[in-house]
Amino acid sequence: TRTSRPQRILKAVQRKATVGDPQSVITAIDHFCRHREWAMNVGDEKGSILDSVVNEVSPVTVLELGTYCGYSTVRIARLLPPGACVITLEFNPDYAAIARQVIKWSGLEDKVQLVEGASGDCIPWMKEHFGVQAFDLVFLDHWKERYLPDTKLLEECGLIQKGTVLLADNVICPGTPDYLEYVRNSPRYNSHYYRSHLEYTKAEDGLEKSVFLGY
Ligand SMILES: CCCNc1ncnc2c1ncn2[C@@H]1O[C@H](/C=C/CNC(=O)c2cc(-c3ccc(F)cc3)cc(O)c2O)[C@H](C)[C@H]1O
Ligand SMILES: [Mg+2]
Repeated sequence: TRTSRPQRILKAVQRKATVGDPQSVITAIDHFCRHREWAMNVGDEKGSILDSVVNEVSPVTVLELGTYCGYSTVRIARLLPPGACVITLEFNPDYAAIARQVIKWSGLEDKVQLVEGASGDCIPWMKEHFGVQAFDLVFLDHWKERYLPDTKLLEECGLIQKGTVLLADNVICPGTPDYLEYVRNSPRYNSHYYRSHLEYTKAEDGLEKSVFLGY
């Protein structure tokens, strides 16, 4: 096909959503992915759980691993108060370009810092480059086999401190078994599974919320 799926998602936003209205951007993407083409956005059902965790944590600094089209970036950023921001990492330049336009359309660029690069390369620079002390909330939604190594890297870099909340998508489908085993068995995390469904389907999936208890 001539265009990519993310390009068709952006088109749907530009056709259906109102500039500066994040909820209309979310609704446009969900409608397109439910009725036209499935895509791996966190979606509306798991997205509501994401919203409730963001509201509960009321984070000042959020890290998102895996921007894709920016759907969850917009969901998170729309709930942040002035002065708070989400740093989102995306290493595919084509997806990053689409996400920038989706985020711009929603009018939330002041609350978002999209960093084009791989998590393994960017995380070690977070303190020095972005002045981050520690993250209040981390949303993991990138390659599933990278959840655990990147969590360990965040710990080593001192970016996870007492009270930091990790929220992981897809812990059932496609699944992140090694990550789940780690956060559920580690004495340093308090974990809870939010049962839900794979975006836009009836298949089971869920989010795992893990609170770091400190060393
Ligand atoms: C160096 C790499 C690590 N560092 C990285 N650093 C920066 N960016 C990274 C890194 N690794 C990946 N990314 C980016 O994040 C995105 C990747 C997202 C991946 N998401 C899934 O695979 C998934 C699958 C299904 C699914 C379920 C059922 C099905 F039947 C089919 C599919 C559902 C879901 O909700 C899913 O989130 C993006 C595409 C990719 O460029
Ligand atoms: Mg996902």
